[in-house]
Amino acid sequence: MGIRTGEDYIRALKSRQPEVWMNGRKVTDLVNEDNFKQPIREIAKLYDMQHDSKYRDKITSICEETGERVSNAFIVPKNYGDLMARRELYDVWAEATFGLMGRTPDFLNVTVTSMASSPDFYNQYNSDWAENIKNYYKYIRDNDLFMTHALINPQVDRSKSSHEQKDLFTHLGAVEETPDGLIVRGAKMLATLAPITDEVIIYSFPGFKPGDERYALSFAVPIDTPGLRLMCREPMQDGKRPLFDHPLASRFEENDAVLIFNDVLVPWDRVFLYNNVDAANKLYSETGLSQNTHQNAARGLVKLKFAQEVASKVADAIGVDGFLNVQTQLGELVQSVETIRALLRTAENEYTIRSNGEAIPNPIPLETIRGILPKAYPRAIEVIQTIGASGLILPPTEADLNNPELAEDIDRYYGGRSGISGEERVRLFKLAWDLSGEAFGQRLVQYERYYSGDPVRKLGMFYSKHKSQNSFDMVDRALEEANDFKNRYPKNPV
Ligand SMILES: Cc1cc2nc3c(=O)[nH]c(=O)nc-3n(C[C@H](O)[C@H](O)[C@H](O)COP(=O)(O)OP(=O)(O)OC[C@H]3O[C@@H](n4cnc5c(N)ncnc54)[C@H](O)[C@@H]3O)c2cc1C
Repeated sequence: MGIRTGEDYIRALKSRQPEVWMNGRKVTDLVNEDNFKQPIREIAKLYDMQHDSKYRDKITSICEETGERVSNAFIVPKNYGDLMARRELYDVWAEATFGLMGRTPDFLNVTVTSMASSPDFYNQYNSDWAENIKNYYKYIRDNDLFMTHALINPQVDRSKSSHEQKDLFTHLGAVEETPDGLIVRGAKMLATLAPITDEVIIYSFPGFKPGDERYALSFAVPIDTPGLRLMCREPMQDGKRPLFDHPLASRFEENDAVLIFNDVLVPWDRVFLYNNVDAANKLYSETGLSQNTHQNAARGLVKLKFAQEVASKVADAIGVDGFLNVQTQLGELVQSVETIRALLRTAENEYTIRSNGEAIPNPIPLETIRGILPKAYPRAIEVIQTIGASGLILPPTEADLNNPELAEDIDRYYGGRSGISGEERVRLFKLAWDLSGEAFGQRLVQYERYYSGDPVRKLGMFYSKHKSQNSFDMVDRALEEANDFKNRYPKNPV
């Protein structure tokens, strides 16, 4: 089939009925559900871009194996040019959504492509797993599917491992093997956009201990698989708020869901890893799975740049960007953006070729971005809040603007510096408040902190790896030289 259109995507959504719960009720008409309508439109727009002559050759390529046109996310990169073709896709889709939608289809499409490019990893444990992930990759590539993923366990008791939780199936685990497949029970989270995706893939961060074998799992199933319940969080917008008043929240809300597996059958050909703690702990580091950090970084850069531009526009609109304290805050944001941009470029320029022939960006600058963004993005939001001050919470609504009795007052008292009308400033500050104050904007902050794991443990792992791969030669040399000096000039080492 090759690349889908937005209409293809929506048709697929209409053709199935996953078990979705929101606000205490079952959602039975996904595409007309107020909270989902707008994000569906945004995702459909991305699929349509694949067919738009302006983008088509930038973000899609001809698949060598099938001769079909596929998303660049499905091309296994062999060289710098391939990596940059992927980057082009990340940039084009991130810019179309201002970086505010973290889980656009490219993210997991790339993830699965990387998993499938590491047959040696799977083969060392079980050749069926290697075959399954390869076939699965082809399936999502050839049907251009949109996926969600759930990596972490419910937050019940983080001080205990999976097998020590008070209920054996609090964490998702295998109940039994049957001729048709594995029966799995328990919960996984946090599956962003799950109700409006086609498929869900399960895998985990490392950290399994002996005794956790039944929880060491990786598989994929269609989102409407019987027994799979999607519990959505409370919506942060109801889909009915005017675009004028909520120009971002009313377009880019990504709902998140906890996935509850009530004895779900996973067919054997959809099992990629099972009952092996060692394999589950090495999956991340040995499959190139973390290739998706490249997409994360490119998207994160667009989002940070957007926040930086919003801060600058807000400051300019009310004539405060000539003050030194405001300039230093805005300058700091520009430097954050430039830091991420430079790191991304370094990661790409310093790409290497793995033993499987796959080109991968240097993971060290990418992990460094991963360490910086959870601080840089919240800081950008704090700067918007600090500079916008009361102006962020006072703007009138579209209804106020439409009332002729209020129009004159709004223009006079809500305008900005010379040349900025009341309506212009109101619109800008509403956008800034969506990003920095609304629940929608706060989720975006929480997303940047956590979307790719706990930054605290990630930084700890980053340092442990650094220590294992680096010696501290300069310190050794300084100590040796000092010793040498002492021996040579015992009395007066001048
Ligand atoms: C908006 C948003 C969207 C997300 N989307 C997805 C998604 O699409 N798919 C997905 O799989 N996940 C998603 N995530 C989840 C993300 O993977 C987790 O938030 C992240 O891994 C952290 O886990 P946690 O939230 O359970 O926090 P916890 O692990 O419960 O941590 C809570 C606190 O305790 C500390 N802590 C916990 N355990 C330890 C420990 N062992 N050592 C030291 N400190 C510890 C942490 O540092 C943290 O401060 C999303 C998260 C957010 C916020």
